[in-house]
Amino acid sequence: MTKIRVHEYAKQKNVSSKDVINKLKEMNIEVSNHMTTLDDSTIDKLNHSIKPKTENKQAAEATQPKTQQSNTTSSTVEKYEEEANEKSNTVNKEKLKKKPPVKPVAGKTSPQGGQRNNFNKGKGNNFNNRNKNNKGRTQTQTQAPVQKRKERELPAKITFIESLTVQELAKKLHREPSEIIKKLFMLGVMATINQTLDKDAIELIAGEYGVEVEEEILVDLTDLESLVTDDAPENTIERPSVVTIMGHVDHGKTTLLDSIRNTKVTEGEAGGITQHIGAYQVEVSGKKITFLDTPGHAAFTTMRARGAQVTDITILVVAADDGVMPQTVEAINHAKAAEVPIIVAVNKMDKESANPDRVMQELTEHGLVSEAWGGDTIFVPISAKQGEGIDTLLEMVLLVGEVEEYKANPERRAVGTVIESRLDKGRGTVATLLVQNGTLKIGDPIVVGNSFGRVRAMVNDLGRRVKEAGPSTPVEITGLNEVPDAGDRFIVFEDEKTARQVGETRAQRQLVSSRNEKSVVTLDNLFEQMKQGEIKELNIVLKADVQGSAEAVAASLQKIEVEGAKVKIIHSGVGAISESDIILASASNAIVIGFNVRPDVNAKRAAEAENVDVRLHRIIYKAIEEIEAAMKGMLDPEFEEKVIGQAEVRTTFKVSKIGTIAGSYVTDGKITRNSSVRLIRQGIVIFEGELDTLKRFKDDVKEVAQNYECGITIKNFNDLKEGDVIEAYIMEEIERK
Ligand SMILES: Nc1nc2c(ncn2[C@@H]2O[C@H](COP(=O)(O)OP(=O)(O)OP(=O)(O)O)[C@@H](O)[C@H]2O)c(=O)[nH]1
Repeated sequence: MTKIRVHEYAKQKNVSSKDVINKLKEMNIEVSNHMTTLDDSTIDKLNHSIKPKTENKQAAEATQPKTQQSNTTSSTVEKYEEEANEKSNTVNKEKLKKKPPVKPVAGKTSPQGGQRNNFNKGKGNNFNNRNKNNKGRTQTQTQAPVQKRKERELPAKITFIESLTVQELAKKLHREPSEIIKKLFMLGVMATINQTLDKDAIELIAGEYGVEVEEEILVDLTDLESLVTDDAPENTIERPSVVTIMGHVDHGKTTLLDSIRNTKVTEGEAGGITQHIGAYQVEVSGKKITFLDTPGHAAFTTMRARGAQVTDITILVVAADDGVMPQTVEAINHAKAAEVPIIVAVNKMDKESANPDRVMQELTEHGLVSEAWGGDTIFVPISAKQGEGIDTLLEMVLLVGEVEEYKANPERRAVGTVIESRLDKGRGTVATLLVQNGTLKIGDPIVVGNSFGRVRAMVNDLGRRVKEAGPSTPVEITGLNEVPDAGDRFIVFEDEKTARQVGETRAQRQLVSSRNEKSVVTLDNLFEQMKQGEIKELNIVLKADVQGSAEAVAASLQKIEVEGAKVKIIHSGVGAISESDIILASASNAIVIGFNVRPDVNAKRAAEAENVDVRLHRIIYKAIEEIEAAMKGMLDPEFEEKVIGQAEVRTTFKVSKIGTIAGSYVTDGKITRNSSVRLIRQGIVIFEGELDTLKRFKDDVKEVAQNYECGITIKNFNDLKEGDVIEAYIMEEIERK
């Protein structure tokens, strides 16, 4: 085994250790420094990518792993490797000169000039290494007059996404796959028609034909964050600062917000009736400041938890008569974590017991040192109640804003964050958006969190209709298909179709991912969850045997209202309860009601796995009663139906006096003599009643277990058919939780 260190290798090759280390990094081989020892395989790889600066054949050979040195011509690949090792750069260049001119490959990411050198990079798989090894050989081989047959013209350019198979590449190049395979073989790669070629390989092969290659990079439109591009500095202008007021309970956050709003908003806006939309803007010395109107750090934290950083500056309100309290400290920590500058408003200065020095002292312990004491935190004494010090406070906000230079580009399509949202009876979904960059306009196609729509109407914080909202402006919009959450990001798309697609895909993903998070609703725990305010709507997935009954059950269910909580049918359909019904129910925390239908096998399994409550009924009023009782917390199924088994009807015999005997096979569980049965045909309940006789051969038996055959007759029912499923169930007493 040849063991040498990086620097020794570098010396042999007459290159710098740094070059060797960089090369290794390109090949994803971790080395800590120039003293790292290299093993044979690494040396081997290096030998193929690092050529000595001067001809130093001996040195190169010295670092060849022994296996290769002693090799003769046992395999094509090794032979090529030898050749490659023996040829110096000069020889290759000469060969290159002899080569017919090759059109440059203007790949998006790597022009052909660089591709050969890069060909070995990173992946370290045999495929790539081999190619690199055979560089010299390739170029000789490809000079051979390849095409004698009439062939379709080569395309000028091909595109690909991520990778192509040999077959796909051949098709794109209008060549036979065998030809591509041959070319790959020349490069030392034994490829099959279905082999996947990476970008480098595609470029190399296409390069052989002089065909340009372009890699198409797919942008995931549903990843809203990834769509937000940076603005060139020359396109940005100053924007208003966005301020959040935080502090301990009763220290005066709301009073301060009101005070700022009352003194500033109405100035120059005669008659403007301020409207609470979750944020407002004031104008100070000709400049605007945006305040988030939700005091406390809950909102701040919620938004941050969702990755939305909306606040630029925090005003920390500390009552001068109370000093630093637990929530003051929490607020400081939140602001610090978000790296948001803090301005301290020492409030209630009008009070006799006010002790601003104490506040300053206490805050010092939390890293907020006032300028007066040599620190860099701005402290402003105020009385929110009497409106004193407010102007100074706002001046300070402007000052911090100027220093921090908050900027945005009003010319781009808007992006921002949801501040508040709700469902309005008359207007539908209403959301307050804070435009953080760009300008939001009426009619803009928009994706907001997992909802989408077009901006139908916009109202500002003064209740006025506006057509546009620039950076740092809060506006209330309507026109979304669903209510988004506070902290959700929004982004305007160029066209409505894309917005819809992105919105729908995001909503779908959300459904799937939320599946496991929520606590599951069952009728048994429904009342508890309603009491705790966790449920205002009982989601139901409804399946019925015919459309008419689905509609009838839905209509009756929707009439149920118990203390403000209502039923919401999120899906209704005809046919057996399927796995996808269960998944939907699970995702939306719904209960499944089957009316004259049963779950199929997969649905049953899914319902168990997902803990979805499936209720099966045959009589409308019983279904209604059950749901209503559950919502009232009066559910009393002391007995619950328990399915004990299923049998499949394989054949039928008609016997006079007895009726139809179903020759059946127990597919699941067991069938007992005393069980009730239901006859299911293609997922639909045909009949429900009692089992009459249960026989094995000629004998009456008490039960028949899974995988056994039996003869079954059902009381008062003879319409048994091959393929029917007989479901046996018993009523079992259940313990109430
Ligand atoms: N004397 C005096 N009282 C004030 C001042 N600012 C607020 N208050 C009073 O302090 C009490 C609490 O004020 P809020 O503005 O409700 O305090 P908050 O921080 O919003 O309280 P929470 O919303 O409960 O967290 C109210 O009774 C206010 O009138 C002030 O500058 N001087």
